[in-house]
Amino acid sequence: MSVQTVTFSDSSEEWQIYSKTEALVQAAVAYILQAASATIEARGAFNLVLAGGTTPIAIYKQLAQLSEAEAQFSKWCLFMGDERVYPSDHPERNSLAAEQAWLKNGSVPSEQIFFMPTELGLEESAIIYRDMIEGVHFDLVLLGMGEDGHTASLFPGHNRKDVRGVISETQSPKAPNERLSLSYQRINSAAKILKLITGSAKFEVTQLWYQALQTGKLADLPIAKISGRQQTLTLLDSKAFLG
Ligand SMILES: O=C(O)[C@H](O)[C@@H](O)[C@H](O)[C@H](O)COP(=O)(O)O
Repeated sequence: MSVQTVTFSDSSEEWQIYSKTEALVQAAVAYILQAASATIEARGAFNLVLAGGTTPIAIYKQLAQLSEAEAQFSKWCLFMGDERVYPSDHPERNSLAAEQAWLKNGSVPSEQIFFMPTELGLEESAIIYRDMIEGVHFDLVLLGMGEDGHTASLFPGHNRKDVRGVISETQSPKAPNERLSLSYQRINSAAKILKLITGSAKFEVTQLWYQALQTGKLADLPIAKISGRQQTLTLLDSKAFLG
């Protein structure tokens, strides 16, 4: 497996660039399992925040192959970083993708899965989810990135950095208009962040972000404004990094 590690002098971010997307997926699964095992060892449970997008689906499919002995899924609690306001069986729901790729196998007990109930509408689901995650410590947050540098449903130019819990987005530039998202503050309160960036469509924005990091600046992109308390790791495939 060919992997290149990049660190930056003025940032605690670490980037790992994989020549093949499949290798990135394997590395992400290994990282998640390692975080789960260390956290379960330390405090008996593991709180993981899932993401939408295609890269996480490949990861969920790998997790679905693992046994309780390998992963201790009975100690995992799952949350969602953002959700689109659609009925629960809509094909564009992040929760449906996670269920189909992984959770329908029942490895994580259903009472330990805390997804955003956006089928109830934006306002009500925001109230419910804010309460649901109140006081919850996130051990690891998975995040993808859109071609405009958005992550979760935090979009460029929608400055909501003062919000503590969840953000109700009503003017998403990407369908649907209405989305619910963990806020910057809530994501940044997590111990660890794993950013997953794949595909050549991400090249331009990745370059902007990379050049800013290299010159000690913070790019004006949502993905660049996210960092975990303990660790922020970004996995990229060579298509995203090199075009
Ligand atoms: O709701 C969204 O806008 C997407 O879920 C988005 O946040 C996603 O994470 C990125 O577009 C990366 O997607 P890929 O993993 O498919 O590159």
